[in-house]
Amino acid sequence: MTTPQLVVHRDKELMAQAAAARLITKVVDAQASRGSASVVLTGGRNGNGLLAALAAAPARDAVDWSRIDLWWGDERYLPEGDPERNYTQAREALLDAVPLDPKRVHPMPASDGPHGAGVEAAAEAYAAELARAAGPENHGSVPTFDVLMLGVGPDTHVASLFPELPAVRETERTVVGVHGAPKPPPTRVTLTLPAIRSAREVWLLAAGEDKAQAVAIALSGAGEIQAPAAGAYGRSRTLWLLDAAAAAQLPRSLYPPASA
Ligand SMILES: O=C(O)[C@H](O)[C@@H](O)[C@H](O)[C@H](O)COP(=O)(O)O
Repeated sequence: MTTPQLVVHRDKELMAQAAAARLITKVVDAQASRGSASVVLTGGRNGNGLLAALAAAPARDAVDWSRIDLWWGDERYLPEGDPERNYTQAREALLDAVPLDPKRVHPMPASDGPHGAGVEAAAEAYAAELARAAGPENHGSVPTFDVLMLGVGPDTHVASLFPELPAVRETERTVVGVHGAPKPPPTRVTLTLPAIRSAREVWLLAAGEDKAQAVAIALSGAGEIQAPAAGAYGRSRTLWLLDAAAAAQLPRSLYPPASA
């Protein structure tokens, strides 16, 4: 388990812009050293805010958009094109503005796709797609993600792993279906904690005073079943990207020294 590093920015706009710049650098470095990059996107206001900041970033096209694999941490199980789908919102925020290789963009299945109402079948299909992309060094489950991003809910959920629900307890499968999610819509597809923890780096994004309690709980030793964000960590780095409002309830000892 990697000890969480915290970076606190003045406000959510600066947090999104700084995180976007950080992602550009991470992707450019990965492409320079390995020829491609693998990134897992997250839904929600902070996740989409980062993508929109990236779309407007001066250094945006330092990224070779044809050599990046995009995956999702979770998806609302809705019809293709539904405005509430994370994939739809990511396309609007960034993806439609950059020259991606469509074969390297991996949205989670839609509810009107081949799997129909069976969200479990959709989850199994995505797990199989991840396994196909995994190299021998990945023990055949998921590819090595360079960066896996997660928004943090006010109840400390990440992806569609909600406190005390079955999905956060999953220890074997990499992708599962979710029913009865407290954040609408109720049916979702999500990576599990084992899949999240296979990433090199996990970045958690939290801005706004409505996240301050969740941030403090997740970083103060809570268990991952009660506080899923506490179980989200990367193999070589776990980074919490916050604004001052979301960091406001952190114990002073956890607040990084040179912060906004
Ligand atoms: O499908 C979703 O809703 C997201 O993947 C979810 O995990 C989101 O990231 C958090 O709920 C934070 O959302 P906000 O950034 O909008 O608070």
